[in-house]
Amino acid sequence: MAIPAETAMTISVNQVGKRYQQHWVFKGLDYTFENGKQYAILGANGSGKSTLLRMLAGMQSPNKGTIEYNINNTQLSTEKLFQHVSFCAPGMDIIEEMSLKEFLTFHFTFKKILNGFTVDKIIEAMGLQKVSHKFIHDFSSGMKQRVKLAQAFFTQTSLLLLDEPCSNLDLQGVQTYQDWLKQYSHNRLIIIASNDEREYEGVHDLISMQDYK
Ligand SMILES: Nc1ncnc2c1ncn2[C@@H]1O[C@H](COP(=O)(O)OP(=O)(O)OP(=O)(O)O)[C@@H](O)[C@H]1O
Repeated sequence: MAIPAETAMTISVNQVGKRYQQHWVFKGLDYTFENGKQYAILGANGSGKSTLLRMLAGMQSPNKGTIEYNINNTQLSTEKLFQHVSFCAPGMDIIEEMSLKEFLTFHFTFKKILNGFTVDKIIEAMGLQKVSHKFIHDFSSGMKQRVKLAQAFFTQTSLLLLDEPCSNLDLQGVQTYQDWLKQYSHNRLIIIASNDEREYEGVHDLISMQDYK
């Protein structure tokens, strides 16, 4: 159930800065994210955690500096990054006009399912077997969050980017998230943007956005 070692991802962030209009959100960020490790990006509201995560996902560009992706020591272009990244964030939409089973089946027609899993096994891991044929738009916000997390964790990608992963989750949902973080992190680079300790318990390195003002 692990990510193959040959897809090991490393990210080098070199003197990166981001501004909106004239306001620099952060600057001078130098960091190397290594395969197989977990990182948490911490900071006050508005400090730029989500912005940094979107940049690492290739969804936004830095105004200063560069971000380089390496797979197995070969540089990866941002165009090819998509197939290696799973991204889960509060503002991210999922297709709600599908049942849970239809949605996951559709998703895995264009992204590879994690080794050892099937759509039914994922639904079981989420604890949502009873609602697998219900439309996602009828799910509670916590159930939708489980769907987003499952979509990220159970896709065979080397880079997992999680923004506020426990949003809307109840205690059992938080426990499930923490279990997945332990179980499905092997050979993966995981970066979590968070203000909630439960989301980053036991991660290797903490990055404070306050250091890059
Ligand atoms: N598209 C945008 N246009 C202009 N300003 C933006 C845009 N997106 C974010 N910002 C600003 O950039 C700053 C950082 O926002 P960001 O959402 O990255 O912070 P955050 O640390 O994730 O905050 P929170 O903890 O509240 O989620 C904020 O001041 C925000 O208003």
